[in-house]
Amino acid sequence: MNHVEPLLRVRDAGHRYGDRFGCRGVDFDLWPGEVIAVVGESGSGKSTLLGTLAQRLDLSEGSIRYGRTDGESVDLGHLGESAVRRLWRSEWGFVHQDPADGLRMHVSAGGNVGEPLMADGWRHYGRIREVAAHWLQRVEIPVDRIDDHPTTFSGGMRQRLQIARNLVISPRLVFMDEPTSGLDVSVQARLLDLIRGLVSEFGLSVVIVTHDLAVARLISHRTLVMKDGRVIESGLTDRVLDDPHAAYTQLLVSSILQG
Ligand SMILES: Nc1ncnc2c1ncn2[C@@H]1O[C@H](COP(=O)(O)OP(=O)(O)OP(=O)(O)O)[C@@H](O)[C@H]1O
Repeated sequence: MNHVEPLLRVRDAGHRYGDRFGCRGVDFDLWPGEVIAVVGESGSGKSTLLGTLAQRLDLSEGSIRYGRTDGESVDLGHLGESAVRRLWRSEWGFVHQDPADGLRMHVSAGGNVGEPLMADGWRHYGRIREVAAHWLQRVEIPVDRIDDHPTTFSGGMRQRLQIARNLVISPRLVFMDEPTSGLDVSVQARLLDLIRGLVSEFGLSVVIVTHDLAVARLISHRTLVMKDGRVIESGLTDRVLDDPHAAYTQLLVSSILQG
């Protein structure tokens, strides 16, 4: 019998800024193909948690284990830099809120998508360009824009390009930090649809930070609600949003804390 292991096993995880914790005591498992949303008002610790999971911030306490493709479970708190870089090259993606943080703005769209392949050892230029063109199509960017720089793209196109740059290496785990905020509502809806389709097609595991409960509702299976750096409620997204147990989640759902 196949024994399925979680992709991430997070136990009592915390990150400290100086003498204050940005997030603390976080426990959850992320299973293959699962999308977890992290919600909460501004300052509740969402970005700190995401940064800690993604190894951008030190783990000050607790443990985070990751089940690699090769079947080995590694302790992210003690993984060397080169092993982490390897994960970014072949297993992980990170979609930033601001596409400029995840793209090279003065490299062509095709170059932006091809670069991660080259970093992963691809050498055949024609093949790389072909795959890049394929990915532009997948994210609904006209292929005749392949040689244009993202500086000439709209906000929505830039975000879709950032997604292509992340997905081209077929990651298993993608971190997303408010990927749809800052865009017009209609652009947001289209982008969310696209993300949702790609996530389910590729069976991606995702941790997505959002302050927008509609985003959590639309794409996540489970939701973690954060307040003051702690997860104060978690469960299936529909349950958390339709029948919130914590008083804070009830306020959040009734929009009083949003905006
Ligand atoms: N670089 C930093 N140095 C010190 N404290 C920080 C730093 N970044 C965040 N914090 C603090 O950690 C706590 C959690 O912040 P965090 O940015 O993770 O919240 P958030 O929920 O992501 O908020 P937002 O939605 O506004 O991004 C807050 O009290 C914040 O002031």
